[in-house]
Amino acid sequence: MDISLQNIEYRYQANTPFERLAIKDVSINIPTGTYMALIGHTGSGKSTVLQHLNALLVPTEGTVVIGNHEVKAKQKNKNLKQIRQKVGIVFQFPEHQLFEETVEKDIIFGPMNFGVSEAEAKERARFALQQVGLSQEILEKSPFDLSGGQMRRVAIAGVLAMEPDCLVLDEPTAGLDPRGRKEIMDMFYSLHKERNLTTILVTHSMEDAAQYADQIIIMQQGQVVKQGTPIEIFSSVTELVDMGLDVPEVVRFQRSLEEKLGITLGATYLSIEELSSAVAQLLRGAHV
Ligand SMILES: Nc1ncnc2c1ncn2[C@@H]1O[C@H](COP(=O)(O)OP(=O)(O)OP(=O)(O)O)[C@@H](O)[C@H]1O
Repeated sequence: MDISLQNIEYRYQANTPFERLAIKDVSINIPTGTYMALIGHTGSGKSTVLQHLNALLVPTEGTVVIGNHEVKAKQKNKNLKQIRQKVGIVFQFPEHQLFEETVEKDIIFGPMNFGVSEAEAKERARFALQQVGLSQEILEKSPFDLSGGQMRRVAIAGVLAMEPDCLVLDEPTAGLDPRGRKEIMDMFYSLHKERNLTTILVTHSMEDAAQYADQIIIMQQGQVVKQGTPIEIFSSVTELVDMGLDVPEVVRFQRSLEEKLGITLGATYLSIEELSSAVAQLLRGAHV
């Protein structure tokens, strides 16, 4: 399911004294199967863009196309429910939204609310639990008796049980330790690969953007200022630093090494393995 944002603008509390222009003239194309990372400073408009991807916000100017559905500014838009079913959002700290007595009830709540039968919703709950790496044994447990990491996975299972075509992730690893972060990010990456699931990740982690995304968009003051592959984006270190953004550790290490050795490696490497191979090759060459 392709998604495109066409020249959208969004004003919070429009036509009131508190009106605030949050994003302007934003155009983004997200073809089916893309893994896109949205990065940018706090307040640059990432969350506002994200909420247009499943019509939680309707633009005050422009058009959002989500599969066969169009959401246009200043019009009565129908079918918003269908859109919300197709695009699942995992918000920050999704476990805060758990509320049912049992894990099963929590996971089936969304699908049943959208008209799926109880029997099918229960089937979906079992499959979704498996996808997030949890055992079926917890179905009858209270979500509040689980560990923080398990609670987060249950909340994610609730989104997956809606069988979305597109998954939008808003800082999905916030508050987790490094191991928990990697496990969750690897899990989303497997879902993306196995099911060709379009994935949009809003993150402050340049490491995650570099490692998982195939396209990165940089937002600044409510506008898209740059789009490219991770290599294209992270090759312009000075530009990123000028925007107040970080670069992955491995890129920082490469630049520092090049500076100290007075060399240029000719390409940007986003993994330690690739960088060490390039340096090893260079050193071997120097010894011939
Ligand atoms: N509910 C709201 N009412 C009024 N203004 C808002 C509201 N939500 C966001 N804004 C403003 O819109 C602009 C964009 O905010 P947004 O939350 O989209 O940025 P962000 O890049 O997601 O930030 P963060 O990284 O902190 O989540 C900011 O100036 C913000 O103050």
